[in-house]
Amino acid sequence: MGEQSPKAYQTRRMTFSACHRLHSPHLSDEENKNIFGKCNHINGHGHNYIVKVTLFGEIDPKTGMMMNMTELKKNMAEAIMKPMDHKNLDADVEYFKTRASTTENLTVFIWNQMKHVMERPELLYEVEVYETENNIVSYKGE
Ligand SMILES: Nc1nc2c(c(=O)[nH]1)N=C([C@H](O)[C@H](O)COP(=O)(O)OP(=O)(O)OP(=O)(O)O)CN2
Ligand SMILES: [Zn+2]
Repeated sequence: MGEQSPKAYQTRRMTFSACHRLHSPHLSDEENKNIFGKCNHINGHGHNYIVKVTLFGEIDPKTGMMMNMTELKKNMAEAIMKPMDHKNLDADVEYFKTRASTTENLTVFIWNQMKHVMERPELLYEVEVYETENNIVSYKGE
């Protein structure tokens, strides 16, 4: 039986800018105000989001790669930059018309987008989103 290739984690980081307002269509205006406070302000506010996408899998013994980083960059541009960079998340992204644009929901949205564009979606291990340098959410598809 042949030897199993070593497994590794591979991460690519990118940033995008977007504006949003925390507001849930499932809550009344008063509930939204009480729960989200300043982040519910009608004028919204912006973030320079940092996203880290991590893959986990075998290193191909012939290429020395799990996945070409250049390909991963293209996938992330398609899945993340295209729908969200310099956009109003609540108005421009269909997904956030029915749910609040929290970092939690953003992480799940990015996970789903990546699964859709990747040639080998089984490699996707984790998506991390930094809304600010202090507010970070990660998701592993659970
Ligand atoms: N569970 C969550 N809580 C909050 C979220 C979220 O996505 N998930 N988001 C926000 C706001 O969008 C807000 O922009 C962040 O607010 P805040 O923590 O007050 O951050 P600051 O702008 O003060 O910047 P820091 O550098 O993080 O202090 C609120 N809550
Ligand atoms: Zn915010």
